[in-house]
Amino acid sequence: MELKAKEEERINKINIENRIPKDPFRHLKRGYLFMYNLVQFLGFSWIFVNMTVRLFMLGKDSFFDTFHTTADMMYLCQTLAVMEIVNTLIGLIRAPLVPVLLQVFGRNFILFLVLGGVEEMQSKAVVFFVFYIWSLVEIFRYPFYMLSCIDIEWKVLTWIRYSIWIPLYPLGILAEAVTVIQAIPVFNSTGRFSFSLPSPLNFTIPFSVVLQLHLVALFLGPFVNFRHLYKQRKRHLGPKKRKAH
Ligand SMILES: CCCCCCCCCCCCC/C=C/C(=O)SCCNC(=O)CCNC(=O)[C@H](O)C(C)(C)COP(=O)(O)OP(=O)(O)OC[C@H]1O[C@@H](n2cnc3c(N)ncnc32)[C@H](O)[C@@H]1OP(=O)(O)O
Repeated sequence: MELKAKEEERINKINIENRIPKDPFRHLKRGYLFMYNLVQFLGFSWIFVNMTVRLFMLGKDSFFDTFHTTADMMYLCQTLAVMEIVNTLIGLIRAPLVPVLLQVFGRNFILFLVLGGVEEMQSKAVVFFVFYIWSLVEIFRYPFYMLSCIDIEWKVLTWIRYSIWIPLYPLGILAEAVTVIQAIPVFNSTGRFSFSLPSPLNFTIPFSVVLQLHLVALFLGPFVNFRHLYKQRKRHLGPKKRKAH
């Protein structure tokens, strides 16, 4: 009797699926997302492996030229990461916009302006910790997405994707806060990115004001992302809801 009910349920499901118009572009969308995630995975893997090998070979000396050995690849990955905002805006992925905006702009502010803007910041040891934490997270996040594009789930990878952020997000925010604090005197002395208001105001706004505002945002903004990732973690790793009978 139960077997017959299950067979009927399976046939009904197939009938319903056949009535729903399939998105003609679904394979193209999946292919694009798969390739995007693959490129990001390869990019961050290169950064992570490069930094790990140099750490074992050079020890602490590897901290100081992290930027010069990995910045080009990080620039590429973080420039591509802007596509995650587009993917969300056009509905290609079901990710909420605000966490993605905070994530992409938060990182790119540090990478392109704070580190890329002044040479003096690029040999700081803190760059090693920022880049290492960023890449350590991404070498699990992007394979998780990649497999989800082809409807494959490895439970271990899902657990890592939705758990590794718990220690690494606060550590990453701390490393970025140290970077911003170290950058304030550098931008004050160089005057880089300072903004002069036209006459009659004749007033200059130093970039260190933006850095101080970013410091505040660094301690407020991530809570949006923590809450989102916590909800996603519960959804993916929580007890599976029993089907209503
Ligand atoms: C002027 C400048 C001002 C800027 C503002 C300043 C404020 C700064 C505050 C924040 C600062 C952040 C700085 C960053 C620091 C670090 O990264 S430290 C290192 C640790 N970091 C992390 O662990 C975060 C890693 N990043 C993420 O997880 C994401 O970027 C996220 C946006 C935070 C959350 O990801 P999101 O995609 O929203 O959630 P998911 O559950 O992963 O995905 C939702 C669903 O969408 C699917 N999906 C998402 N992306 C893809 C993809 N590329 N391909 C395929 N599918 C994708 C995903 O599978 C989910 O689907 P469902 O499972 O069906 O829900």
